[in-house]
Amino acid sequence: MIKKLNNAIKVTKSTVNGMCLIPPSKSYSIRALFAGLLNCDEAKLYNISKCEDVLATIEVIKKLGANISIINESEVSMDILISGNCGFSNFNSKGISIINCGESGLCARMIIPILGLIKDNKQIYTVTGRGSLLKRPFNVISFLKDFGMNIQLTNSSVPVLVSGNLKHHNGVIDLSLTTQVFSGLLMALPIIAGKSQLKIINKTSIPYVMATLEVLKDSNINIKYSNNMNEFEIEGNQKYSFSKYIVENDWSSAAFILVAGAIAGDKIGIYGLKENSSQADSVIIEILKEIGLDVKFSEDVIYVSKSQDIYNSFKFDAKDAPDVVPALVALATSCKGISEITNIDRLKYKESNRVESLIASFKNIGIDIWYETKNGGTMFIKGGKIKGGIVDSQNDHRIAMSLAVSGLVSEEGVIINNPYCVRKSFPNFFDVLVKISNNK
Ligand SMILES: O=C(O)C1=C[C@@H](OP(=O)(O)O)[C@@H](O)[C@H](O)C1
Ligand SMILES: C=C(OP(=O)(O)O)C(=O)O
Repeated sequence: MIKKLNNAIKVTKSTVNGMCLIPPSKSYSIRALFAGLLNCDEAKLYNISKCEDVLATIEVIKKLGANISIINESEVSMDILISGNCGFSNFNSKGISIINCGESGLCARMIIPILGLIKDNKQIYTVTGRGSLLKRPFNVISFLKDFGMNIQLTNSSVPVLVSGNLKHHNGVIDLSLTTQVFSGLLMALPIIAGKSQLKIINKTSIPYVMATLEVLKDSNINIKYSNNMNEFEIEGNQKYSFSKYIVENDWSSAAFILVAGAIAGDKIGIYGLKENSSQADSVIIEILKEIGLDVKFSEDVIYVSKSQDIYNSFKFDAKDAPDVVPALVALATSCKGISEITNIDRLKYKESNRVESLIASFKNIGIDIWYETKNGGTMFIKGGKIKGGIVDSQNDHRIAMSLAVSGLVSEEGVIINNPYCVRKSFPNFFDVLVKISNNK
């Protein structure tokens, strides 16, 4: 049962079953909106998420000259008509100084190179946000100085003062901490004059780079890259030109519901997910199958049925899919023996330090979980009974969802304080959980 308390949610032992719909991908929504901003044509963007990060991005692009009207909307998604500024070709930046990205790391890190397209290079833009964003590392944007931009950070984070014009450049880009700035750069460089040749080192989160390339291709922007994704060649003077984009539903959100189905389900069906999606977190399907779950796609629905009480443990490398880790930790508690998740050190720089948040909160509810520094940081989770207890979301949507799902198989219930941070990516998460859960 899911009980709403005062700024807390209590999740007690329940079986989940039935059908549900997952919101659109926030990663693809944000990319589609930035493409819409730079577009030279009017476009319809279908299935844009209404999560907080996307709403913050919409405010940012409106400020930068995008005209947006809503054609259709549901509780969690909307179709919009957008006319952009055609690469800031006739844009008047007068009076614009603050760019507020809310809590979205993606919006803030992508918009910074895009701001370098604005012709008035005397203007200084302050890219800022709130909450968790104020603690995220922004020294990862310093390399943009090589591309002609001036960057001034506050204590290595936002607010960031940005000025100068983006220039083409040949150089090496280190992706060890994040790919988000590189995604923004890939969207901005095709517009300016001149060719850029970039070498990538320490590759991580590569499916997210692929997502950017996918949106660029659909916007008629041409970027050449080597098969191993080590080298990129970006010709300048290109124009965004597209009239329609449809955003996929979100595998990152679906991961939590699929795990709920795996550990507490009779049978769960989720509508509208793309089967062979390039979204990083669609990898959850491989893991569910590997540990012994019955997973089936039929027409537009993915079904997961609980096939046994305890599954095989698993090993997962989080290098390319960092966001799925909180859902996997909840899953690992129902696996026999010890599951291992490697390359988790980058999770320290998300909405919370997810390594610390996951270890502290899962320990709190009775799980044996620990960390070792080897292999880019490894988390070990020993499957076992979840006792329950009171935990805090740490203002991190994925921590809140992971703990809520764990409550479904807890002996005494899990109370999550500050649960509504789920709005960052999955605004109706608790409504979906209520819909699919039955009191045992
Ligand atoms: O590009 C994107 O849409 C994202 C990239 C990933 O970040 P990193 O590139 O920092 O790993 C991911 O964690 C984030 O939630 C979304
Ligand atoms: C890290 C995340 O997002 P962002 O970096 O865009 O804030 C996330 O959604 O888990």
